Amino acid sequence: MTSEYDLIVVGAGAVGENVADRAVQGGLDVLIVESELVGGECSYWACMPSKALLRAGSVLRAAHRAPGAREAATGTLDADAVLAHRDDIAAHWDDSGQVRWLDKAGIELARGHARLDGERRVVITSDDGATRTVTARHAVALCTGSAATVPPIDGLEDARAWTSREVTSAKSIPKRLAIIGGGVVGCEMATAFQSLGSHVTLIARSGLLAGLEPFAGEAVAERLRAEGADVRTGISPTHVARNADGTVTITLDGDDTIEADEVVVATGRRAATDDLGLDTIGLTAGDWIEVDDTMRVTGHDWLYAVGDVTGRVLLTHQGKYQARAAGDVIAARAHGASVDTAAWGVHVATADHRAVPQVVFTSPEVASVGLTAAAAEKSGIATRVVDYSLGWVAAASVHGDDYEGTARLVIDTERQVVVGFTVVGDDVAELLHAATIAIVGEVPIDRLWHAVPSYPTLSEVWLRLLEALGRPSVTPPS
Ligand SMILES: Cc1cc2nc3c(=O)[nH]c(=O)nc-3n(C[C@H](O)[C@H](O)[C@H](O)COP(=O)(O)OP(=O)(O)OC[C@H]3O[C@@H](n4cnc5c(N)ncnc54)[C@H](O)[C@@H]3O)c2cc1C
Ligand SMILES: NC(=O)c1ccc[n+]([C@@H]2O[C@H](COP(=O)([O-])OP(=O)(O)OC[C@H]3O[C@@H](n4cnc5c(N)ncnc54)[C@H](O)[C@@H]3O)[C@@H](O)[C@H]2O)c1
Repeated sequence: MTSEYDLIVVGAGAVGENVADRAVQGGLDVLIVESELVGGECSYWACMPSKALLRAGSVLRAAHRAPGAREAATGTLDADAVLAHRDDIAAHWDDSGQVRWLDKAGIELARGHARLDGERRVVITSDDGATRTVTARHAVALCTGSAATVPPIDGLEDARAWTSREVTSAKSIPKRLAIIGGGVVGCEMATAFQSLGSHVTLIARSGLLAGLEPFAGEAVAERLRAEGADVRTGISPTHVARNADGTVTITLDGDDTIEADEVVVATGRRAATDDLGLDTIGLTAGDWIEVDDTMRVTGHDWLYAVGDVTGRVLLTHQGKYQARAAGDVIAARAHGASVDTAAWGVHVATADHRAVPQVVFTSPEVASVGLTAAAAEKSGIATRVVDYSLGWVAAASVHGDDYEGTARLVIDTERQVVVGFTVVGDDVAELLHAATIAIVGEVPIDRLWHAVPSYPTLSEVWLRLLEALGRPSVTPPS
C-alpha cells in the first residue's frame, strides 16, 4: 500500500470529492479519507433528504392554487410515501454509488478517521482500531464540514433532542414537533413537517431567517401560521425536559410551556475540527479554519481547508465552487505553474465575498444573492433599493389564485450595477441565477434593459424592477 500521495483530502463530502477530482484532473495522485459515508452531510442528512421531505408539500400547495387542479387534489399528503421517497433520495444511507464515482474519477479512498500528525503527515484510524500513516508530497486539504450545535439550554443535553441529522432521517412523523431556531434549517423543517401532518411549534429568539431581507422571514412566518403552525418569535427556551411518558416539555421565557413528542435543535453549526490533530501544527481544535481566497490556511503553505470547515459560507454549491479553485491551485502549485489570484481569477473564490446565492425551500420560497439593503448600507456602498410585488407580474395570475410575493433589487448607484437581489414567492427558486449572473458579470443597469424576459414568466419581475428604477432617458437635441 502506498504511503505517499501528492494530495491527501480529509473528508469525502461534496466538497472533498470536488477538491480531489480537480486535483486528479490536474495530474496529481490523490488519497481521500472518509470516516462515515462518502458523499457527506448533503447527500444523507442535509440538502437532499430535506428537499425530498419538502417537495410533495410544495407540489400539493401548487395544485391548491390552480383552479381545476385544486378540485382534483382533495386529500392530504401520504407521509409514508414521502418518507420512502426520501429514503431513495438518501440512497438508503448506502454510499456504494459515490464510492464507484471516486473509483471512476481515479481517486483512492481510505476508510477511517484522519488526524494530522505534524506537517503533511496524516494518521488514519480505521473502525477496527488499526492505524496507517500517510504523507503528502504537496498538500493536505481539510474538508471535514460542520456539525449541529447544541446550545447550553438547561436540560437540553439530556432531552434526546433531534438535530438536523435525526429530523432529515426521521422514520415517522411526530404528532407534535417543536423546533428551536428560526434559521434556514428550522424554517425548512417546520414547513416540511407541518405539511406532513405534524403540529409544529417553531421557537425563534429573533424573527425568522434573520440575515436575509426582513420581508422574507415575515412571509414564511405568515404562511406557516396560515397552515396551522405555532410560530413564536422573539422568545427563547429556558428549560427542556424529556418526560417519563416520552413526551417533551419546553419552558419558554415568561414561563409559558410547550408540549411536544419530539424537539429539534436547529441553532447553527460548529466546525468539525475537534478531533483532527490541529494541535500538532499549532492550530486550535474546534475552531473554524481560516484561509485565504485560494483556500490555503494562513501560515501553512502545504495546508488547505475547503467548504463548511472554513465557516466562510455553509452551502454545498459554494463549497464546491471553493473546491474547484482549491483543487486547481493545489495542482498548479505542485507543478510550479502560474497561479491566478486576482479577484475573479481561476484560483480564487471571489464570489464568497460578493455573490453567494441561496434558496430557502420554504413556503413561499426565498431566493437571494449578494447584499441585502441593510448589509449594503452597512458596508458604505451608495445604494438605491427598489421593490416590486410579484403578484402584479402577468405570469402570477396564470400561476395561481392570489399569488403574492416580493422582489428587491439593491443597486450600487456609483457603479450602476446590481449588488443584491432577493425574491420571495411560490416557485421563485429558478429566478435566482439571472441575478447571480448580473452580479458576478457586473452587468451595467443600462445593458440589463436589453435582457428581455419572456412573456408571461415570473422573470418579467426584472423588467418591472428596472421600470421602478427608471428607464435611461435619451437627451433630446437642443
Ligand atoms: C438540514 C440541512 C439542509 C441543508 N440544505 C442545503 C441546501 O439545500 N443547499 C445547500 O447548498 N446547502 C445545504 N445545507 C448545507 C450543506 O449541507 C453543507 O454546506 C455541505 O454539506 C458542506 O459540505 P462539506 O463537504 O464541506 O462538509 P460535509 O458534507 O459535512 O462533509 C464532511 C465529510 O468529512 C468527513 N469527516 C469529518 N471529519 C473527518 C475525519 N477526521 N476523518 C475522515 N473524515 C472526516 C465527514 O464524515 C463528512 O463525510 C444544508 C445543511 C443542513 C444541516
Ligand atoms: N436551503 C439551504 O440552502 C439550506 C438549508 C438548510 C441549511 N442550510 C445551511 O446550513 C446552515 C445551518 O443552518 P441552521 O438553520 O442550523 O443555522 P442558522 O445560522 O441559519 O440559524 C440558526 C438560528 O438559531 C438561532 N439560535 C442560535 N442559538 C440559539 C439559542 N441558544 N437559542 C435559540 N435560538 C438560537 C439563531 O438566532 C438563528 O436564527 C446554514 O448556514 C445554512 O446556510 C442551507
